[in-house]
Amino acid sequence: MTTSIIGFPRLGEHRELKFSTEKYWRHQITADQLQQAARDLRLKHWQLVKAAGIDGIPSNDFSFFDTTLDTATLLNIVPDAVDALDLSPLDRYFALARGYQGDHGDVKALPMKKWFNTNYHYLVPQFTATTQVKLVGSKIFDEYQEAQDAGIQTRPVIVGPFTLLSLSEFHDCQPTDFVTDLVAAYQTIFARLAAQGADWIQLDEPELVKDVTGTRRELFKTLYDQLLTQKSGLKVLVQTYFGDVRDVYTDLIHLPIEGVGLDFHEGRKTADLVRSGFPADKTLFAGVVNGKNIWRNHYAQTLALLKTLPVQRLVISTSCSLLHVPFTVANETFPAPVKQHFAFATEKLGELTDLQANLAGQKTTAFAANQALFAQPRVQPNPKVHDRIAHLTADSFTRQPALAQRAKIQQREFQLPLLPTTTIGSFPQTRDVKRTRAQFRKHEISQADYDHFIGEHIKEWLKWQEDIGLDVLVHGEFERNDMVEYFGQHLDGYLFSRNGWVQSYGTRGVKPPIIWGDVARNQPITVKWSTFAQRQTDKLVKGMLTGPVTILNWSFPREDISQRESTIQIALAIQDEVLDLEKNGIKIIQIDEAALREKLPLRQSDWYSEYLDWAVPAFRLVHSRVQPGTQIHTHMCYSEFTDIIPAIQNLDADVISFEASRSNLEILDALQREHFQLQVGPGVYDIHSPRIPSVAEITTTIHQILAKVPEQKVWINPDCGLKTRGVTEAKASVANLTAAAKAIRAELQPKGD
Ligand SMILES: CN1c2c(nc(N)[nH]c2=O)NC[C@@H]1CNc1ccc(C(=O)N[C@@H](CCC(=O)N[C@@H](CCC(=O)N[C@@H](CCC(=O)O)C(=O)O)C(=O)O)C(=O)O)cc1
Ligand SMILES: N[C@@H](CCS)C(=O)O
Ligand SMILES: [Zn+2]
Repeated sequence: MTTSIIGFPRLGEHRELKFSTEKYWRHQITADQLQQAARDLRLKHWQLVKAAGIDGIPSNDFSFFDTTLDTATLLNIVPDAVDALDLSPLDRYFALARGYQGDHGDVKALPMKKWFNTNYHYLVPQFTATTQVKLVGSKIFDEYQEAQDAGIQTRPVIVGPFTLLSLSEFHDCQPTDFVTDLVAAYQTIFARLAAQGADWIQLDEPELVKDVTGTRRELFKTLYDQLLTQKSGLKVLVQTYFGDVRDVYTDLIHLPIEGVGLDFHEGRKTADLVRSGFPADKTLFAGVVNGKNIWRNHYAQTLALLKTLPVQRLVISTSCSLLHVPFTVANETFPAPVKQHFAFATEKLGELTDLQANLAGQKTTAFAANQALFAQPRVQPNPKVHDRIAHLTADSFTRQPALAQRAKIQQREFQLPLLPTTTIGSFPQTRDVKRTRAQFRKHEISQADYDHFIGEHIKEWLKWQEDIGLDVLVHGEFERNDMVEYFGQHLDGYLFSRNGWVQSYGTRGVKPPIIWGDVARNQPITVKWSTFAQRQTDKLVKGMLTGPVTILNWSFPREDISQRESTIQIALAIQDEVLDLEKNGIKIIQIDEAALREKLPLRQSDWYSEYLDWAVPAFRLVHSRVQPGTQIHTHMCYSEFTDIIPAIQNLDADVISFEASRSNLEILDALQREHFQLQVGPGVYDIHSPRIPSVAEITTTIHQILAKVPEQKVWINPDCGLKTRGVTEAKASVANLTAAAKAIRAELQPKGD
């Protein structure tokens, strides 16, 4: 029995990869210097995992941006327009990830989507009829060699062919067109790795935990039947995570492969599947240490589970890559009684070896300490929170009057023009803003100095919004480090780390706050800056809140109470904030539910019963008590909600804005089909890229929207907040947006009006 991990965080203990990459983008270091920084990090991580005593060490889990993009570039799945830019391989790679606008041309970035039910994003490979899948890159071989040269035998990891095809988009072609070439390319990879001395390869196939029936199951079987006809000498591990593989368990365990990786945390049926039988000649990589949350593993429970499995060859592993948790608890300053409850990536390595020792019959002190940790209740309930929840009734979740009536009242009061323009909330978090906040955090500047700084920024950006003619203004969220962490820091029941960074996309990270106990609000959170902003202008300023489902989903949740219960607690706290904003004269309040779609269960049969049946009411609870004249907006930066439009409608907000430009406005057809009633602001340009959309480009997009949505219902806004953008590009882009909206408004309004 041995130990293994699926992948390790790649940004670095102190986010070294982020800082080096961003320096390269700013032309402050060379490509060679960036490559050296990446090599240093990879080596440090392999050595750390090896020193911890882990047997199965992955390689090629490193990436400059995303491993799905790495796989696409390795296999020549690159749009012609990007190839034609004539850039170095590294710059071409970044052009795919971020778009490119410069001397070599102008291309958009690849679409970016959520990686299954996580807050990590992958880039969506684009297949066209002319795509020629073949092995053209060398990253996987280079990184294997690099580790081998350092004396470390690794197991190269690559996105498996079924997941790759399932996550990609196809234009004038279909997945089956590429099976033969794809299989040949993977076989070449196997052969080359075997020749280099590798003994295992890990094919990541999280798609297998979704519904895999009908043609999807056929595709999976075809790919693996063909792939495995040729023996390379490599042992193959098919690694799944984020759920159980109930639809294909039998297919999977009968494949001619050596290892099967299963998730025992999110895979509700995994244990039962394995108990129904597991072949003696295969190795089970049992994902028993939770790769997604930061709580210590309950050793006694895990060992009890492992002992029930009828498996002869066992590897103790994590439930998914450790990419989704921070690097180490060691740099945190939590008091010891608190800290002992946490295991970040590095500490999880120790958990794997502790479990291994105990399963081998050793009575370790770590096991005794773990038993003691779980013997005591961790927190006491907050009676006020429980009392409030006990008194909720059906009315607590229902806003009056109905949507159409509210819309009339609000339009009478606000007198907004056709196609009202707005932004999603945040403006650039410049180095100046971040540095000043860091100084405040370290007590190098006073509260008064910090407030003055934030106030001046708000005033400056309000003036700019007025100058370019936006209709509904925002204060810019300059006082916030992050839309979830900021709320966590202002709510009872939360803890937050100093350095608990987790990659969200590319070089961007988040520090998810930790829900430690019952959540409640003990003072207003956003009223100060929202009312400050409203006092500076006669135009409407939107209040800006994060919704309960998003706060829950982007925090590390408790495991001792249900997520539903935690979310209702958060909803009541945010309801208090909504009512305080309203009381203080804020007429439009946006409650962001950016993560609502992301946590939709991966299996369709679970969508409502396991999630939407409580997530939607939680949102309704937040705004159910506002006046009819208060307009509630919501925002989702992930638009793949075509299949759950009734649930989105049922949120009963007045206006919704969402990410749409990177996904070709596909959602609009569905909104039309489903007779969507809310006013909508489909994002008219992609904010994840530094390129500036022209007025003509935005005008075309608005025309596409108007072809599908009645003009009285359309708002014009970017895809998401502008916090990641530079000042110049943000201002130029939004100015183009308002210019495009005004031009179209003039076209729509009858002459003489
Ligand atoms: C909208 N999105 C969000 C998601 N998840 C969230 N939790 N929040 C989101 O907004 N998921 C989906 C999308 C896209 N995701 C992201 C994720 C992250 C960013 C982003 O801009 N991240 C920043 C870090 C933001 C932050 O926490 N800033 C802090 C700390 C800043 C910092 O690094 N300070 C330095 C000192 C700086 C100096 O001296 O110059 C330090 O502490 O050492 C803050 O501002 O206070 C990132 O850089 O990765 C965007 C979209
Ligand atoms: N109000 C937030 C939403 C991001 S999803 C922002 O603008 O950054
Ligand atoms: Zn967003």
